[in-house]
Amino acid sequence: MQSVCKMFRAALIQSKVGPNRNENLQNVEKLIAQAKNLGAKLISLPECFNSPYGTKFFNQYAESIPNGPTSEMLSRTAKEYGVYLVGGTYPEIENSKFFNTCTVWNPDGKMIAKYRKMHLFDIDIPNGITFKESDVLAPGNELATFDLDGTKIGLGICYDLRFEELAKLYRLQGVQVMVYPGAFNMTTGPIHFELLQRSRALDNQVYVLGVSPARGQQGYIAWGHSQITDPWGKVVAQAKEGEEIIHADINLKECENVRQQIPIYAQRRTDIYDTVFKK
Ligand SMILES: NC(=O)CC(=O)C(=O)O
Repeated sequence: MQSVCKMFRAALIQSKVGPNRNENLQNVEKLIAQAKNLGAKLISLPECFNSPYGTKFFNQYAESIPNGPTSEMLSRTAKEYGVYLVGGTYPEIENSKFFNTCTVWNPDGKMIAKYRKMHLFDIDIPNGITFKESDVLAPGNELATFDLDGTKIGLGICYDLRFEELAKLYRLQGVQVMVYPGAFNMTTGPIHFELLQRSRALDNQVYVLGVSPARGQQGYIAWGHSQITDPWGKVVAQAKEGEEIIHADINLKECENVRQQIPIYAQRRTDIYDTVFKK
């Protein structure tokens, strides 16, 4: 009988990102070793951890997956440290199209999931931030999950956090943990990053792991504040703005407890919702 792991440690690496890809890769490799020393079995990197974040950079840094230098580093490092490694995101090229893509590597160094950002970050806040990923990127169209010793883990990227429907689809597939590499910014980050993660965790009774790059000085400035939220909506670990590793134990018993004690999934009135949505 397969034994199901009820608890494992997750570490989120809030790494500094600069313009030099090799330096970014070397830096995260060092940080992954430190996360392993903290006892982590699941380690995640942030969105755009190997390049600056911006529409002008996506094609410049894009690689094919899994053959490029970033995938090679992630595969080798996951194997060396015997961990499940969520490779944040990095720009991908396939058939002349660009994607913002997250890959996951198992302790044998094999790629076990690939997710392309589904909801592209197109917003326009006067005197705040204007960003249009869809000028360069194509959206992904598929959900992606992976299994960590019996725990089903789902993937989303940054702006995807705002879409409750996506998280719900994952929950309906039996996901217990969601990982969102995400670079929120200095306008939306302070009011939305923590709140959105707590909302998705509470709505869906899942752990939510949100992983930001460290705050830089120029270009797109990330908010930081990577966070681990439990299925009760409680923040159990949170970073500040600089380079930092945060970690927490993911206790699947908490998912079971909240789902049993507040059984909203069984109580949903899909008979009503379906009628309304179909109109
Ligand atoms: N960068 C993103 O994709 C999302 C973001 O910053 C926001 O939703 O705000």
